[in-house]
Amino acid sequence: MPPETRRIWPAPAKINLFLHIVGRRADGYHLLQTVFQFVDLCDELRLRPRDDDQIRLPRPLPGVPPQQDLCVRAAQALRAHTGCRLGVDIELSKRIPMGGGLGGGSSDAATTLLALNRLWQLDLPRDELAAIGLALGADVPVFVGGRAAWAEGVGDRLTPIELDEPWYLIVDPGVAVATAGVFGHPKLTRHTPPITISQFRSGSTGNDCLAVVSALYPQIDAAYRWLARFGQAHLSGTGGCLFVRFDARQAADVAQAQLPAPWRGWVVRGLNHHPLLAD
Ligand SMILES: C[C@@](CO)(OP(=O)(O)O)[C@H](O)COP(=O)(O)OP(=O)(O)OC[C@H]1O[C@@H](n2ccc(N)nc2=O)[C@H](O)[C@@H]1O
Ligand SMILES: Nc1ncnc2c1ncn2[C@@H]1O[C@H](COP(=O)(O)OP(=O)(O)O)[C@@H](O)[C@H]1O
Repeated sequence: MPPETRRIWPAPAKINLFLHIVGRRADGYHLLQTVFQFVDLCDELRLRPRDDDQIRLPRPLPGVPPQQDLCVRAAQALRAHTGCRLGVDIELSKRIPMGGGLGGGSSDAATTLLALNRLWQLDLPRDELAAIGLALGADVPVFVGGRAAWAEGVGDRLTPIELDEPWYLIVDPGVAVATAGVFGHPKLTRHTPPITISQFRSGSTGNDCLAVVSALYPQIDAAYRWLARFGQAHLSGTGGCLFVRFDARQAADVAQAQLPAPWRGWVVRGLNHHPLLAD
């Protein structure tokens, strides 16, 4: 058996270092400005190609029927795009909290596309894989592209960016945020003036979803206040995960040790490159 079929394919989480809503498209989707950075909290995929046309996920995630799983949908989309007749057994070890604004589902989809492109010997360029991924979710292209990025549009217009790679404490208050409910909320800030990359670098940024999310979910508000003791706290995406940056790992570990139950926390490293970028 070739070694690639036994390999563990990582799917890292992302955080949004800031998120501004700068307008709305005619179809109701919101136009964003954001910066995506990867972190070393990863789901793990094992993918074994099959000679038949079956795409299988023998151990589905709780609450996610296999046909809705983003790995399965990514494999199906890739097969539909290329006409490939092979199948795959997918084993997914989930570490990234679901529905927390860390992009785990999108990352799983991106890793599936990148890995199957190799295992099925399709040889598609990354930008073609990113276009297939965009139909599955707005965050898939940044994971396929593999570089931390300044993003505009619905998060699909990407400009690679080099950032510090500090430590972060990510906190999951354990609340699944309904993204559609946040974007549909009448009190959402929708018209923040666009900024430039250099304005982002000088720090004049926040997350326009925070006020609505804090009002809708008191647990997220409480976790935000707790985290703000250690530095500037941020909401990732539409939440509910929050994070704060640390220059030294030890300080992040000290903060994590004080995390009140039942919140969960991870000390992670910011990454400008996806672990599969060099592949
Ligand atoms: C805003 C981000 C930033 O990373 O949030 P997180 O999902 O990471 O929290 C993402 O781009 C989220 O993109 P995506 O994951 O594709 O959004 P979905 O859950 O499919 O969106 C659910 C619903 O929210 C609304 N929606 C979503 C994205 C957007 N730019 N404008 C919107 O108005 C739409 O009504 C959509 O049907
Ligand atoms: N492989 C997957 N991992 C996580 N969620 C998935 C997956 N496939 C489908 N989903 C669905 O996508 C939703 C959002 O997932 P996720 O990417 O974890 O959150 P977010 O979009 O908030 O970053 C989940 O609540 C789940 O219903």
